[in-house]
Amino acid sequence: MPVSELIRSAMDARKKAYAPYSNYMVGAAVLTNELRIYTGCNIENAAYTPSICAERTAVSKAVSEGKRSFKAIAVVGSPKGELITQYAFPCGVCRQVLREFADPERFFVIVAKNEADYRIYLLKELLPESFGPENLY
Ligand SMILES: O=c1ccn([C@H]2C[C@H](O)[C@@H](CO)O2)c(=O)[nH]1
Ligand SMILES: [Zn+2]
Repeated sequence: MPVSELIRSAMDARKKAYAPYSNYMVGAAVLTNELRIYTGCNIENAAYTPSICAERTAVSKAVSEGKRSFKAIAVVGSPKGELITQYAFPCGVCRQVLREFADPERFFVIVAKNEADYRIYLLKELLPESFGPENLY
């Protein structure tokens, strides 16, 4: 898995974040089973609740282009103009959206400060005992 490329893609996407209300810039890069990368940033809104996270932007771009099988996602976040000094974990809503298209025991969530400083989790660790498509029978 090209971890450093995925992290670099998330860092590039973070630069595009539209976050005038929180000032917190997030970038994400999702890797498809075919080894294609789709990136996303958070996009806030004056009405606040329509805001979307970087992870869901990336997943939406991939799914809307016909990709539904993913291996991993890299996420980076920090306030505008500041270095990335903390790991940015996907929020609960994004974990659930990732769950829709991922096997929790095989999908990796990579949170990074830079290409050399990152942690890797299985989605199952971040969203245990999850509810997914298989539960609707
Ligand atoms: O994992 C996360 C957590 C937060 N945000 C965004 C939402 C909002 O625009 C800003 C502050 O919560 O960061 C993300 O994009 N991904
Ligand atoms: Zn989120």
